[in-house]
Amino acid sequence: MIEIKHITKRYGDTAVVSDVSLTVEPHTITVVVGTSGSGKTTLVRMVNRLVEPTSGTISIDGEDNRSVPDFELRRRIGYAIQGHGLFPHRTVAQNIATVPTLLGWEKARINAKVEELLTLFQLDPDTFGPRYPHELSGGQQQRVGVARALAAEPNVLLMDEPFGALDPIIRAKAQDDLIAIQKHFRTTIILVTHDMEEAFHLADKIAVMDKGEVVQYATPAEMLVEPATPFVETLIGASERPFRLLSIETAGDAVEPGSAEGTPIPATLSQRDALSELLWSGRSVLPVAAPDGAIIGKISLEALVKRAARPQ
Ligand SMILES: Nc1ncnc2c1ncn2[C@@H]1O[C@H](COP(=O)(O)OP(=O)(O)OP(=O)(O)O)[C@@H](O)[C@H]1O
Repeated sequence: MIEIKHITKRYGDTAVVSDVSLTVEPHTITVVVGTSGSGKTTLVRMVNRLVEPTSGTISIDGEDNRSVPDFELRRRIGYAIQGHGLFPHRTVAQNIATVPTLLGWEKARINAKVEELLTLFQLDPDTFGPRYPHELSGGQQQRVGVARALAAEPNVLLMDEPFGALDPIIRAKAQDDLIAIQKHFRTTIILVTHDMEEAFHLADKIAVMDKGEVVQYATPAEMLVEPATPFVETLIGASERPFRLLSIETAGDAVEPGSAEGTPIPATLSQRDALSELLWSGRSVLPVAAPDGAIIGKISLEALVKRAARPQ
């Protein structure tokens, strides 16, 4: 659990983060959104003390984050940023091994961890481990950046626009990888993004920042039903509300018993994307497939239309 209490950061007379308090529950994804310059990066960097707060406290699992030296804190907390920040003269395997090596892990344990993470991110360890970052595509580099952040098995992972530079298809894939990885390691994640679609897809809770303040901290569904301020409403986009609601859950959550004709929809697809597939296929119902390919039921246009309506 991360408890942020009355945290403020001033540069001169300007408070760029102003009296922010919020609690991030363990094993959840909290997404921080807001306009450019609203203080998102500054807030997240105060968690791993890349920025020192002017006042207030942050504790992680009950421990004040100033009670350990900052370098040690940063070895414990994963940090992934836009543009990955990989070391260019180290191989992919060496990059991922950075923090475990600093922590003095045994070689066999490090190698096993590198292999596990590369496999998890669908990068063949024998092919990609010995390569240098410039020998990878942007999307692959990004995955290695996240793998490196996870290498020392941190309880907490901070991500600042991690997928900002990726094209939409790779970005969607990276988001799904992140959800799978979060479930696997049960990491507590705070992620900064500009992209509301990404926020609704990933978040257990969303924190909206405006001019240094958190103006709403709520679940995506709560935020859709009751935006706290006109700013939040604008950020969500009124015409997007039904679609945002559908992006929160997966096709698997809307599966009904029975069979249907047509190309199966993966159960992990968001309901928004499932709706799009249904519309595009011209069908009112399609089969739904589990990750192993087995058909687990069907999904209908009618059910999705009901789910897209304003919650009562
Ligand atoms: N070291 C610094 N000295 C002075 N001002 C700073 C410093 N770092 C950040 N700021 C200011 O603090 C404000 C918040 O910056 P921050 O990077 O946290 O915003 P952000 O919401 O992450 O923005 P973006 O979405 O554009 O990345 C900005 O106005 C920025 O100019």
